[in-house]
Amino acid sequence: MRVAVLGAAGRMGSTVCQAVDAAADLELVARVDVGDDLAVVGEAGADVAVDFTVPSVTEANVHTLLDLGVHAVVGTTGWDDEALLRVRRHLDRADGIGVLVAPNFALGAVLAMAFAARAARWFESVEVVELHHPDKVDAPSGTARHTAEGIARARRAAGLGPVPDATTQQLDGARGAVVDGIHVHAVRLRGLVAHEAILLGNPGEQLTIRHDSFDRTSFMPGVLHAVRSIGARPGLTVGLEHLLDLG
Ligand SMILES: NC(=O)C1=CN([C@@H]2O[C@H](COP(=O)(O)OP(=O)(O)OC[C@H]3O[C@@H](n4cnc5c(N)ncnc54)[C@H](OP(=O)(O)O)[C@@H]3O)[C@@H](O)[C@H]2O)C=CC1
Ligand SMILES: O=C(O)C1=N[C@H](C(=O)O)C[C@H](O)C1
Repeated sequence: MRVAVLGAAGRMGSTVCQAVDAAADLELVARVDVGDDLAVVGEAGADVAVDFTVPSVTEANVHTLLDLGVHAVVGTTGWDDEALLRVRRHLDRADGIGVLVAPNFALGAVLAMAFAARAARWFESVEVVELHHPDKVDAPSGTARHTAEGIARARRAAGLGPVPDATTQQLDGARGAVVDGIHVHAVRLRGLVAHEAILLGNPGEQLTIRHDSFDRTSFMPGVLHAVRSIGARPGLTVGLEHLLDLG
């Protein structure tokens, strides 16, 4: 399988290049970074392209890959419903091509999100805290958004109302961002890589579900699994959980 990497000079892209290089069944055929023409992906005969670029360019990259007939595995964050819908529409005209957009490829993070959604219906309160390195450009993290959306879906399905919160006076931002009714807090700290804690509260008890990525190698098994699987999954898939039988 021939693989191109977009954002190849970045923290994630360079780690993906090493992982693809080390995999006997994969061949790294193009490293693309800022200023390079995406046409090289087609010229190199890539079957799959992996995108770890920046939120402002990732959607345009995916449309170009679809025009080139190349499957896409996207780890870049910053996607909203409108952008996903545009890709879905483009895919209707791109027969047999698969696109995966996944906010987190670490297997433990995907499991933490699944566990949180499973637990959500049994708790009155829930908040999400994500903690990252200070070079990250977006907040809250894509993982925290996806986590909150999964929890909100589970609470709605169980007929739960809003989380309790008596706050009427606050400094702007003190209660974090609100994603689908769930409060999400973002910490940026030198020394961190990527971490998330989901706090679930009931009278007299708390359940904390926590995941820590200490190194970017944590994302590689998920990325390689997606690269190997995406060709058999035409259309748009959002979240690695669907490729792990957890969705
Ligand atoms: N899904 C997951 O499991 C994970 C997702 N991420 C996400 O991946 C993204 C990248 O993270 P990270 O590697 O830390 O970021 P980096 O800033 O280290 O890497 C991004 C790279 O993309 C390059 N780039 C910018 N524009 C383009 C373009 N048009 N075409 C090709 N390359 C371009 C950047 O170049 P330059 O610096 O010169 O602008 C840089 O080399 C973020 O959105 C992050 O949230 C991160 C970790 C895990
Ligand atoms: O920027 C990062 O580093 C990460 N970004 C992703 C996100 O926004 O969720 C995944 C992981 O948390 C690392």
